[in-house]
Amino acid sequence: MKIVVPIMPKTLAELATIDERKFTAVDMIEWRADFMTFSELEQAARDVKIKFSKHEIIFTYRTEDKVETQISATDYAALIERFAADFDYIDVEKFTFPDVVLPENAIFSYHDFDQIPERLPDILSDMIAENPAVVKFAGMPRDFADVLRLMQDTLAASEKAPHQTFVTMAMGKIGQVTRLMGDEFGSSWTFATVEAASAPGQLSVADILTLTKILEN
Ligand SMILES: O=C1C[C@@](O)(C(=O)O)C[C@@H](O)[C@@H]1O
Repeated sequence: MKIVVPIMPKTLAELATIDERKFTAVDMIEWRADFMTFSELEQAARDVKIKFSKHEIIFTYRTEDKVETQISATDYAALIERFAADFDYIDVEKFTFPDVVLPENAIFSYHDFDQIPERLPDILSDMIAENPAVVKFAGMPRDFADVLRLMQDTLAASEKAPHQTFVTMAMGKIGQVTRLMGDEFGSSWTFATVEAASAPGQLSVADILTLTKILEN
């Protein structure tokens, strides 16, 4: 399981203060560009790539979780087109913006902040059908049965589509097991924290490393 750590700087100055030495044990950086103003994105993209030149980097502009970042379909498509080739992966909210053409390195990304939907198997199938580099789903479980269902549905999807990379997680405290046991149920990356969390239930990188080591033995 690869460890991905989100960074969420609000300004160029804040980006400059991030200490990249804290990220040595991390496989991938997710730059959450949605915390910054549009006018700073060009410069920030250059700075992020210099600062994390040794890491794979995901470009993410998240609109699903806050009203302030809900942008027009045209602006969103322009953003994806502008930044796709500059980063190793680019997060695309294809269900929200169905007209966006998925770049080769697209993470087809979908969040449900209320539930783990009953129709998750169909959702995963619809995502696989678009042939993205990565299928990513994050949902909010209401009980542990929901967490088990997410793991089971991911396992079934990964067995049906063995060449597809999946990243799935149940958010919140009861979902934390999904952030540790991805290898067992077909999820290839785990999102973890070095400083601030970008979603509820994320564990620290140090905890992930300790706990996955224990679980492996
Ligand atoms: O999609 C995801 C997963 C995530 O929501 C999580 O639950 O860890 C964190 C986000 O930063 C990332 O874009």
